[in-house]
Amino acid sequence: MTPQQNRQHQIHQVIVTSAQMSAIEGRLFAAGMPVAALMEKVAQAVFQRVVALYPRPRVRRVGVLVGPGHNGGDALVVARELHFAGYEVRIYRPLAKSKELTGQHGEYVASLGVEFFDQIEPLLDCDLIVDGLFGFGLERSISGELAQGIDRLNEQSQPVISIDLPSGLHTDTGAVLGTAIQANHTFCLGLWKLGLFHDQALAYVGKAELIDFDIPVKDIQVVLGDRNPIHRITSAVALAHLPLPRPQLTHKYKEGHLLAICGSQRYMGAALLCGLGAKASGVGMLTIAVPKSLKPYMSQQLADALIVGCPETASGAIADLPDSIDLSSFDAIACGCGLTLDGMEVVQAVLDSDRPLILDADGLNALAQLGTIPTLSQRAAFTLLTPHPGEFKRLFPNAQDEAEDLVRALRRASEQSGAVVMLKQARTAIGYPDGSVWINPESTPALARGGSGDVLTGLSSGLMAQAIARKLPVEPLVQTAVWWHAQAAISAAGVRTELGVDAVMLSEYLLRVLPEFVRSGNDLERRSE
Ligand SMILES: NC(=O)C1=CN([C@@H]2O[C@H](COP(=O)(O)OP(=O)(O)OC[C@H]3O[C@@H](n4cnc5c(N)ncnc54)[C@H](O)[C@@H]3O)[C@@H](O)[C@H]2O)[C@@H](O)CC1
Ligand SMILES: [K+]
Repeated sequence: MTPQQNRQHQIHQVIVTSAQMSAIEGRLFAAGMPVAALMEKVAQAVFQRVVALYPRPRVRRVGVLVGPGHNGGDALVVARELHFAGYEVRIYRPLAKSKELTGQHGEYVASLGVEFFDQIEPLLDCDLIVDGLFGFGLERSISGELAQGIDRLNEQSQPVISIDLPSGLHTDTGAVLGTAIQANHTFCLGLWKLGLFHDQALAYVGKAELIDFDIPVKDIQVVLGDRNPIHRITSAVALAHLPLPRPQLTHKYKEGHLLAICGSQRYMGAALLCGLGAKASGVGMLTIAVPKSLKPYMSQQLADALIVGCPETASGAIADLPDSIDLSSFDAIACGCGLTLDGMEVVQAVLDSDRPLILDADGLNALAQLGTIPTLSQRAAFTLLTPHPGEFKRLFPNAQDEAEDLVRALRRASEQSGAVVMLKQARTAIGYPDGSVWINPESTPALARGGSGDVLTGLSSGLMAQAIARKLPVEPLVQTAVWWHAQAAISAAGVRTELGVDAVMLSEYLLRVLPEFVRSGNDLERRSE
């Protein structure tokens, strides 16, 4: 990998808060970078992307929204360049006051004959809108005429490009402060801002891309340090931790032995889907414990797994594990998919074991009933919890007040429980007990479908069993699983639409999508040798 590629990999993993971005920016200025020069550099890069995406003559008239701060300054430089490139530019500047540099750019742009308006109406028939009202300096709710102007614009259909982040979103939480611009593209400047990865921001962000402006990596490192970092899960990160290549000299038990405890007469499919996810992970040995009446069905569907039939309750749930199962002989245990609460005893048994454990679905409901923190604090081994937001609230009721602030809620949950917590939502995020948080930036609503979570549990636990057997670090495999699962769904939805990705199909795409990524990753390494 070239130093340039290496830098790209690094900056694409970093997510910053508004305070961190200001501090990094402050270091560049203190080192001698003139503020105006940086604005010019950044805005030129934005201008290039605007023209590439919306060339003339397809787009003729561009409306530029200009706020009082440096986000508005960026927008004015873009406006100036668009004017020189032959676009017809109109500017909406609703607030009279502005920062000095922004004011200077405004004067010059006006001197070129570009028209300025303090009402939104003259911009409504523009072919394209560039939004530079507010960036990471937004500090209070947008209200009054300005809010009405934004709402009016949101009713229109022309494409909108937001500079840095859609104006109106809180930089750190993605919460809408009063109202916010609904963008089609967000050109995030320099480093990824945390707010863009919150579910509540998704409807506003559109397609997000990073505009790199060569922030030195050392300045990022000095400001962020090692404490509580927030990362984006990139393909480079996810691929780096795959248990590939396998050693030449190996055998099935050296590639991980997973026990999945799942299913009930009521939820037979959940057991199968968990099994399919685990199978796709490549785990060396897969044992699946189900209620004994499910054994024929599971054996038929999963010829390569060892299916163990368990004593069963009157309701068709697992009553107990048979004596033939020795929990200590497995590298990892997954428990919970389709179990029903009648299978609670078995959850207690796996919690008591010293094996790395992945709890999902009814496993989590059982844990909430047992008392999350007191139960987990007795575990010595690695525990991964994979709740969706409803389960998360049941497990960690005190994190509920902070539901808007994803990172705080996850950190609190993970630090208190000592478990790794994977919060499954539109943008799934993982909290680790050391305070670090990883967010998956790319996914698809195709995954909003029964059974996708069971596949993910199988995949995560299969990968973890392999890491444990191979004595590789297990924590990063949680990121790999989340990324792989989402990429499979994106790929499947690309072929079959968002309606066509049922959970069985998803498990097939897990296998289809990986070779291409692995090949392109290898190619990248070869090219730079
Ligand atoms: N981080 C960097 O290194 C760079 C940042 N740049 C730009 O600078 C931006 C940040 O600039 P600023 O710190 O000036 O902040 P903004 O441009 O986001 O706006 C802050 C201004 O808006 C006012 N304001 C805040 N909330 C308001 C509200 N609800 N109603 C009315 N006025 C409100 C504030 O008083 C302040 O004057 C970034 O988002 C980016 O676009 C680039 O120019 C250059 C590089
Ligand atoms: K903006």
